[in-house]
Amino acid sequence: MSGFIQKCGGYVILDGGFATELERHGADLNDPLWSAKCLIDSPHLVRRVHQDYLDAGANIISTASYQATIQGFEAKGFSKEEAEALLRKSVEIACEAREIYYDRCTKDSWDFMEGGRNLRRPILVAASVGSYGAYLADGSEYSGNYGDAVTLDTLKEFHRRRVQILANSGADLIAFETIPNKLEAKAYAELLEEEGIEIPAWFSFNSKDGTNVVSGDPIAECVSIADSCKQVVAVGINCTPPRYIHGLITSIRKLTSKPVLIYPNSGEMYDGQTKQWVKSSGDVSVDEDFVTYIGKWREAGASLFGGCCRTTPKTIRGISRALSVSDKN
Ligand SMILES: C[S+](C)CC[C@H](N)C(=O)O
Ligand SMILES: N[C@@H](CCS)C(=O)O
Ligand SMILES: [Zn+2]
Repeated sequence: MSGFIQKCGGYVILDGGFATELERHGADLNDPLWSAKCLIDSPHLVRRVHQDYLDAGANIISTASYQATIQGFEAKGFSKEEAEALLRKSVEIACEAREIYYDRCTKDSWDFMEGGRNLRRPILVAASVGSYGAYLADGSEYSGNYGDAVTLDTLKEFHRRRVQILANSGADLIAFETIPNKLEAKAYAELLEEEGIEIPAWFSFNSKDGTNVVSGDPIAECVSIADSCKQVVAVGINCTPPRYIHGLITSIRKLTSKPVLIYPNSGEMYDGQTKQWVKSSGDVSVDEDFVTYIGKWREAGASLFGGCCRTTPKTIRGISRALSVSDKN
């Protein structure tokens, strides 16, 4: 990852809310599969959203597989083989979007010159893996409370085949995201090891207090699992209110020398019952214009920057601009 960061000019731009942008294009995600539903009924929108984020300047785009699981597709009546094909399709669509983008850059290079940075810039495809809580489709990736019946083995068996498929799908890396507790981080680390997964991965946790991950497990214990796993090439925080990001970067930097990634959400809270985002009561001043904090977050030691739920290509353009300004200062 350090080589890739260098190739990108010292920092990497991620994409923004994937599902958010699908909804902006008219997708209805009120479904247990959430954004993964579009792999079945509107793959053209999935490709479109990837293109929107590439146009906004992303160096890494993440696939529509956050809530795509074999178990979830089977519950919809798909066979195991069809479910596996849908997982692969999430990566194929992102790779296609990258190809289309590169073709357009080559044909129309003049329009795509923006300080030289946009022209044939390095782009990776990250296969998104959402947590077990995402599959439950009740917002429990924001509590990390799976109950005592869910053990390390339950989680490993739940994710095993999906991780194998995504690792061999042509993706450049696996993005384990919105990891709500230590148990799931451990399950992922053991799976990467046991399955001999050859592509790199990042581990990204979510927090609602700036000190612990959402389950209450200390961030230090979670980062330490990521730090000891050799396949993990970056560690960070996503889908977390912007107001907690600065402190979390500082803490993570003390715990690992791996690159730190951050892609906060808008600061709103997700209500898993109504499937709606609601305004939060915290310090909204940081949340509302988080792009203005990007330079500070870079100074604090983060090197990969993007947005999560309720952020859009406009956010990513803002991040890109803020980083190029911080570069000149
Ligand atoms: C990242 S959350 C907003 C994804 C949706 C959630 N797992 C649900 O199905 O309600
Ligand atoms: N990357 C996910 C959200 C993670 S919380 C998506 O937007 O599909
Ligand atoms: Zn999110």
